[in-house]
Amino acid sequence: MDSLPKRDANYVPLSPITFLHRAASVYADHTSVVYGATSFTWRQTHHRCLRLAAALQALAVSKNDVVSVIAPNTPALYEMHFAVPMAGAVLNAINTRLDAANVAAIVRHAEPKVLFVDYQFIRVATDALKTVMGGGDGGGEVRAPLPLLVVIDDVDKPTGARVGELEYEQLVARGDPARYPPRPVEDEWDAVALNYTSGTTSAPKGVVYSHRGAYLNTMGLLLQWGVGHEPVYLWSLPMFHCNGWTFTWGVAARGGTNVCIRAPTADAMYAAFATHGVTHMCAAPVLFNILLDACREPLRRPVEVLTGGAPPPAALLERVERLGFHVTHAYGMTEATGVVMVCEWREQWDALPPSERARLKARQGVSALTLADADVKDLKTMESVPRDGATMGEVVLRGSNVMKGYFKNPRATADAFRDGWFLTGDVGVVHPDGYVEIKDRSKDVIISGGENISSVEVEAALYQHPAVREAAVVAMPHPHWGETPCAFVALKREFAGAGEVSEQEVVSFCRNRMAHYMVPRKVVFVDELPKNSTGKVQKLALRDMARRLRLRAPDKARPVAAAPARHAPLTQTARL
Ligand SMILES: Nc1ncnc2c1ncn2[C@@H]1O[C@H](COP(=O)(O)OP(=O)(O)OP(=O)(O)O)[C@@H](O)[C@H]1O
Repeated sequence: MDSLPKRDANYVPLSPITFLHRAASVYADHTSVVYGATSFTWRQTHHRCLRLAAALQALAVSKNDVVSVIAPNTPALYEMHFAVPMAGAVLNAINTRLDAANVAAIVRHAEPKVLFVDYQFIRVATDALKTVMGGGDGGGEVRAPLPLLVVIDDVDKPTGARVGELEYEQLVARGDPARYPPRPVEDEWDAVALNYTSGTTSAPKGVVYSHRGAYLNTMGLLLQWGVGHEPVYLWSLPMFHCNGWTFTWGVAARGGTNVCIRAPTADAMYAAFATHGVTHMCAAPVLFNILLDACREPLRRPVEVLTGGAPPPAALLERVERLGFHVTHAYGMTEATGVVMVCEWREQWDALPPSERARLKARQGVSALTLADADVKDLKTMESVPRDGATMGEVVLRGSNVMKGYFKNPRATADAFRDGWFLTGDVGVVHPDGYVEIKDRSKDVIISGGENISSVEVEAALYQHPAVREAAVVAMPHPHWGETPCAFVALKREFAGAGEVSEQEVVSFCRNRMAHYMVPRKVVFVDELPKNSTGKVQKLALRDMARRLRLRAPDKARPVAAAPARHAPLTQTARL
């Protein structure tokens, strides 16, 4: 058996680039990308990518060079997901919601050879480069070499905006694939993308993906979500977020149509449903409120939605499904090449009432097909927690979806792995049916009188209140209990300002739905919750606010021992 060697014919490095070559052959005349009045076929997209890859090589971009881009969901950003690795380089799609100082920090760290910038982001890019040049943000004495700046004008309605000497379409036009053919992937472990974490819990870190990880994650997710051939995929999720949870590559794999919109406004999304017959989209739960607020009648044809990025409260899932969105819930993180668990739907759940179905769907689910294993462990012993739906531990992962490591950060890389597992920093339980439910990020768990309170659980109850649009619960200092839950609540428009919902009412609502020690002692009404650049609630900012708040009435002490322990003590709390 061992004498049969690997050959070029039977051992080809796994790479998502192969999806584009195949799409150009199988779906050549099918629409690949639509953006405003502009559209391309897969044959055209393939040619454009070959040309751009050639142009990059002509600019001396070579293996492992970083090519950065700041752009919304446009054809250019889509094409770069293939063209940059075809040149052997590593794509770094930068979050468009970052300010110049944060972009400068990434440029300084990633040291890209080329920086592509969409015409609407010229200001932030040039300010960032000035900072890098002058070290003006106090970010360190090392001055990174400046990248070549290439502006991406609007392909549909060119504006003429320019910075530097090069423009994207010129570069595509002058690329010569005969002279510079795509650089073959030598090793599937080679880097394909560099994505910075959103910095919700700590300073952003550069996560490196391999061709192999990107390929396998894409394949697994397509299968698990049940994406058939030629889907019409709406780009409501930013492509910069884990390469659009790998659907940048995935839509090519299925010969689908990418419907690109610059921003996921209600108008743009509903227009896309009506005009293009969208079949699939991804959406963080924060987008559901935008869809709900603008929807006047149920959709004419159902849209498959993959949600994740933050816990979707069951009540919100129920509301959005009533409109004709069919939701699949997934869990993931930058370090795991996007989605790494899916709440796989079981037929026997179909017959359950909607609220029960939503409750089951709000769980994060089972491991991605291409992952070797996912588990919840007590980090002290590295033993798996029992499948009782109550004992909390840390979610750990093992498999090809897990990142290569953090770029230029060996210490953080070493800390992220233990005993053959990647540690997610998320706290969860395993239900008797093997489905994992995330209870919190370890840094967000509230410890009251020695007991762990899952902020996600309290939020899920708050979302059941008919007036609540958004809710976030964080720890607030308490003289007796150490910490106690504090709720920040944004009301639906029809309730806001009407004075109809009082703090007392929300507290009573919670008291009827959860153990009393979990009930928020303070409810703060806000217009909107503060969110970070990927739409996640900024709990750090809320914790700061909660720290400054005072409880209105002295809280009657209850003996610590009187409260039954719902959960086993968390090992993670030591990390707080
Ligand atoms: N379906 C989900 N349910 C609950 N939480 C989720 C879900 N999907 C993602 N998350 C949360 O999002 C986290 C991953 O977020 P991401 O990788 O985008 O950046 P970040 O973790 O916010 O940034 P940083 O690591 O810098 O704080 C997960 O670890 C988890 O806490």
